Amino acid sequence: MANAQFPPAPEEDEGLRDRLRRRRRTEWKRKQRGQTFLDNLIVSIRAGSGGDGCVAFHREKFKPYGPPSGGNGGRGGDVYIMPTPHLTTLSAIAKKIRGNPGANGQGTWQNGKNGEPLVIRVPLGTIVREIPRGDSRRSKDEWEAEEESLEGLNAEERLEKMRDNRWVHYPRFGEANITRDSFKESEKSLYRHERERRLARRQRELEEPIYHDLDKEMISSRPVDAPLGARHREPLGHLVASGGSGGLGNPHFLSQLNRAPKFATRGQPGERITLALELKILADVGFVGMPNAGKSTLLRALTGGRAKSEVASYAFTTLNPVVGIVRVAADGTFEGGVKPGQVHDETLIEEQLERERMQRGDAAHALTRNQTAERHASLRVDTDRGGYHFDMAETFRFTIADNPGLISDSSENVGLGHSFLRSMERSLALAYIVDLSAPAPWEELLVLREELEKYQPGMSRKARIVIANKADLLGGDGDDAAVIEAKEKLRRLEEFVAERLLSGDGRKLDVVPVSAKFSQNLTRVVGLMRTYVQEARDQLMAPTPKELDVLQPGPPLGAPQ
Ligand SMILES: Nc1nc2c(ncn2[C@@H]2O[C@H](COP(=O)(O)OP(=O)(O)OP(=O)(O)O)[C@@H](O)[C@H]2O)c(=O)[nH]1
Ligand SMILES: [Mg+2]
Repeated sequence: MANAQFPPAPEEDEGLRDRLRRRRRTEWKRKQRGQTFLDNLIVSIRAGSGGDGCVAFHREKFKPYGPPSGGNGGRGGDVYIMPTPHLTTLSAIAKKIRGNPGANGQGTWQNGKNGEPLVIRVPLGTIVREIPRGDSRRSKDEWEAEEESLEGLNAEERLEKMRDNRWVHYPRFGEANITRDSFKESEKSLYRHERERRLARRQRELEEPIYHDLDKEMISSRPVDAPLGARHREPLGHLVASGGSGGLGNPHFLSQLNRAPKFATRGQPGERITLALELKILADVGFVGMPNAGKSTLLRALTGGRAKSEVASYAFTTLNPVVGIVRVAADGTFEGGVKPGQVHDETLIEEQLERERMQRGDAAHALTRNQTAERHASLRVDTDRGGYHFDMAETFRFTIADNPGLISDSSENVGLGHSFLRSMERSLALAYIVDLSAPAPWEELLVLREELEKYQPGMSRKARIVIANKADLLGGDGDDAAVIEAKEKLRRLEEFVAERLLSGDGRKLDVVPVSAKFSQNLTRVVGLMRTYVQEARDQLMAPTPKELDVLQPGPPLGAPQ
């Protein structure tokens, strides 16, 4: 029997397979040397094309020759780009984006509907650049695309195809139209307009290429006392590609010479733009540490398990930066930090426990979301939403970023490379995470600082705190010798930090022993981080000396100089 040789995989095998799969992924990522961090993306965008104009004539009883009545086409939808704090990676953004087309015009003067605008949502901290002409990553613009489709045709065929792309004819009048002078005139003027548009576009590309540093959320600026029913639009973001104009219906071509124009124009194609997106994550505090120091565990502990970052006992578990939000109450407690007995273990172990819990049927009698909603129907608030109970308590929030492990030479792109360091350039503060159970945790610190400096001189000055993790592993079972040894180790670490590491303003770095896994001493960490973030934010808000000059009253008019 074939099956006897390969028995069906039991639970353990499944775990093993999972582990292997994850390891393979890590290895693959390491081989890429960090080139596959999703912090850069090229997107080619086509705004919606305009709808075609219509050729029609009005028909009515006793009116054999009604006037031309074709409606205009609708405008193609514009494409906007808008930062949102709800995204933290570029992974959800499509590489090709098409705007909504405008609808075609119809008879009896019915104009086509305009295409709805399309909003590309990108994470806060994204930098948007237009890729210039001549760059190989740029995709073709609308004229180059047409040029390409005409390749290999002779002059006559080209002309015919170009006409096809631009004109709509009344059935069976195509041939007759193009010989008419009035058509030729219109065609000439259409090409002239097109050349002007093309020129203006090139000029715009050269003089003001699209560039946006999307580091602020765009909030609707509706005044709170606006009258009811006042017209109001939510912000769409920054316009990056405008939709094509709609085609003109045949009434537009009515003239003394041509009383019954039998042609209309097609809609123009939407703008085609290629943008390079670069993500510089905007986290207030960035974690820096060797692989396996417990950065991901700490992120989960500080966010009450809400930020999902993978945790495992091998190096380079984390492959991309992950951002989490820390919510702090007035008394210094933080969301998720209050649950007693919660352990943040390795992801696989947690998944296994969860699976067992489900199989045991522990959640079988729990109310479903709909049932609980019914219970709270009078309140009509989603009280089951994660974090709801903390909404009232929250007085401050900041974001933290878990990063892949840093190893020596990583700024030369060994290991996972330095790509993610770029995402930390804009953090307000950095936190070193070291493994206190390692024989000499202080040595790690020098390597980490070195790496930061190698990547960008001065970057290590943002470091404000050393978090000595895995403190639970020290002190043995509480016997005196081990406890004394642990205290001695911590003291050495503190001494080392005091002597060798200083932050940007010459202050000592704080040293805090914690256990991320068992959520110990984290309130202290949160409190300290909060002060760093607050200070840095205040500094950002403070007026610059130049602004202060403006604020100061000048000498009174007519006073001697
Ligand atoms: N005993 C103990 N173990 C911990 C603690 N924090 C983390 N660990 C364990 O340390 C191992 C590594 O944790 P991670 O959070 O994945 O470490 P990391 O720094 O994110 O590692 P990379 O993503 O590879 O850089 C896991 O097995 C954790 O369970 C702690 O406070 N105490
Ligand atoms: Mg990690």
